[in-house]
Amino acid sequence: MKTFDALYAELADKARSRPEGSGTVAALDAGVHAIGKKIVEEAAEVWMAAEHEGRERTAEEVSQLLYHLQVLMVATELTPQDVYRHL
Ligand SMILES: N=c1c2ncn([C@@H]3O[C@H](COP(=O)(O)OP(=O)(O)OP(=O)(O)O)[C@@H](O)[C@H]3O)c2ncn1[C@@H]1O[C@H](COP(=O)(O)O)[C@@H](O)[C@H]1O
Repeated sequence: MKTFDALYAELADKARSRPEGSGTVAALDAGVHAIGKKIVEEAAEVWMAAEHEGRERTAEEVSQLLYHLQVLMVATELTPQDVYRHL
């Protein structure tokens, strides 16, 4: 099972090595504006799942939101530690 930190390390590595076919590399190339729009879309899907679709779908949508938040973190050079110190 993957943790938040492990996913971040994987995405940061993809940003450095830029493997072919990586959705993360494509998202980073699309830029912060596009990543931000995806975050808003995923947040709405989390909300809808929580109200109407049950725990499992909600967990899936939350995981996707976390992924897109991490892509934004990589794009803006924020590490998990930068975020954790505000928690
Ligand atoms: N955890 C995720 C993850 N969660 C969500 N997503 C992306 O977010 C999309 C989900 O959005 P939607 O459900 O709205 O689906 P969609 O509207 O059909 O998606 P799009 O058309 O917008 O791409 C998926 O299609 C993926 O593109 C993810 N993409 C990658 N990961 C993980 O990130 C790592 C690196 O992935 P790559 O960069 O692709 O190698 C791997 O461990 C992956 O498992």
